[in-house]
Amino acid sequence: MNAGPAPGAGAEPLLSVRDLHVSYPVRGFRRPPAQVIKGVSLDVARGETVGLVGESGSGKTTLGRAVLGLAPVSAGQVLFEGRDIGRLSRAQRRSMARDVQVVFQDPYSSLNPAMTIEDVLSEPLLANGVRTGRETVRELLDAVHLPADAGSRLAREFSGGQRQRIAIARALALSPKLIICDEPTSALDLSTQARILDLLLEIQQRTEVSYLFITHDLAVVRAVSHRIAVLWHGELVEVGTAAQVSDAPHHPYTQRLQMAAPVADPVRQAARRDERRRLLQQDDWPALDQAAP
Ligand SMILES: Nc1ncnc2c1ncn2[C@@H]1O[C@H](COP(=O)(O)OP(=O)(O)OP(=O)(O)O)[C@@H](O)[C@H]1O
Repeated sequence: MNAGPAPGAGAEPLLSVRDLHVSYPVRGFRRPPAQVIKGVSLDVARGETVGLVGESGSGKTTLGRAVLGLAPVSAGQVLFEGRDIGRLSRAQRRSMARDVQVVFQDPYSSLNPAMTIEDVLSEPLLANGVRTGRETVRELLDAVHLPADAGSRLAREFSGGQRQRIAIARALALSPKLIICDEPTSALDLSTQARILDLLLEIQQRTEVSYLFITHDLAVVRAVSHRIAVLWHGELVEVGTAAQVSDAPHHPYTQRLQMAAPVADPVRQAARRDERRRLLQQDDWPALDQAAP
């Protein structure tokens, strides 16, 4: 499984994050705001998957929310198709809300368990004034390899993997240009995870949708991304092709992420444990950790 050839370079990126800063206010008298994203610049081309990887709290979800216009941006810009999303007219904002969709981690809380799948899939269409019917629902179910009769059943009747397929179908309903996938496979077992990643790749080949794929798991982003960006304490410390970042990372933090990723082969796992020990004994580790705010 891999993301296939990288989309052509040179064209205007679909998404361009430029020197972005996001700060959250902190409770307490005269306490300075917490800077969560610090000067991040990142492009996503049409048809490209950029994996955004980092440990819990590194700011991945906040960056995804900033792309949706939902985070308190203190400086910098998010450009979608060349337009600054902070300066969109109401009509442009509505159009962007159709073009950028999200698939969340937890397929149990992201779908209303008491709604029929037909209603789940029709909801975004109706909210955007798009006519819908049984045929549209059937096509969406088909796109995620669920049977047509799933439409009349309730969301609670489906397994985690099936619910994530439904969530993907819902994201596809408005034919988006970009899907932000926020840990979409983290709640699933390994074989279901692989099938969902395959499905996302297949959809991309068919529709040329772009993905910003957020995860803490380097092996998962390696499988689906053209490029990987590594976020550490709100800063991008490494951006490169999926193969370069996951197989030959430059930054010590990425090396640490790579060493933490489990591998199936016990011999490789033991070699990795030794390498991790060696890295942890290096002098620059304390410096790296102290550099964090
Ligand atoms: N609404 C908020 N108000 C204040 N602080 C926030 C808010 N949302 C996130 N943060 C803080 O911003 C930092 C980054 O959080 P974020 O959820 O973006 O990280 P993450 O890398 O996605 O983590 P995880 O993988 O655990 O979801 C954390 O320290 C978090 O506490």
